[in-house]
Amino acid sequence: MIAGVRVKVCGLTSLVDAEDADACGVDYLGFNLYPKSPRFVTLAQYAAMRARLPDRRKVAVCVEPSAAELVTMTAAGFDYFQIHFRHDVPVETVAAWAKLVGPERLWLAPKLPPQFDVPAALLPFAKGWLLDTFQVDGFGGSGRTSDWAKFGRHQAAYPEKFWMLSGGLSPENIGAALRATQASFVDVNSGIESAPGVKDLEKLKRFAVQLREAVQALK
Ligand SMILES: O=C(O)c1ccccc1NCC(=O)[C@H](O)[C@H](O)COP(=O)(O)O
Repeated sequence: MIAGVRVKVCGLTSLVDAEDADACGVDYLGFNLYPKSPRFVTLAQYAAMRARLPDRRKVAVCVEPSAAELVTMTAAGFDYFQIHFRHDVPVETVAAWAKLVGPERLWLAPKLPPQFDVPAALLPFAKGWLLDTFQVDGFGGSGRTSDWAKFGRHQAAYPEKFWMLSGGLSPENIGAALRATQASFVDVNSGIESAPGVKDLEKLKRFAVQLREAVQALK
């Protein structure tokens, strides 16, 4: 944790970036298994790194996986499974993901158009919920901030879940984001990169400093 806030760095593609994240106190290391992402790593690439990765929780990030794909991911040694999906996928599909990995290890990231909230019927299927920026043509890594008011509403309404604030977070806005949402779990990605999939240690350090200062000021 950094100043009591859980942090996930997403889109890691190298050991050195994972080690930097670890050294900064990041809790969760996210690896993107979605082939269309510029941060895509194959399961073979992940397997080659696995034994030398820091002792932090590993998160498989994917988009609407088939049952077979999810089973393959579970065999690769991830702790959590972050699934991005269109908000109107059939409930049976979400139930099948939950059955395969278990609600405790499932983080759902619904792609919510502005006027939609997380469907209440889906809540029992996952302990973790990642609210990211809505994009018509994509699922994540937009670099644009999300709807912080919507995040705050969900976090207040369902405190028994983990709510992860995601979308466009950076050293420049993490303070404002924490003041606006009181998030206790944040996800950072392109805001600490020098290029897609390449993390920038100086940006990550500044992110941690700004996060610490914001938490201190909120006390
Ligand atoms: O990062 C991607 O390229 C991506 C692509 C497709 C699905 C998910 C993806 N990332 C998942 C994450 O958890 C990101 O951290 C999240 O979308 C926020 O990204 P950013 O706006 O760059 O901070």
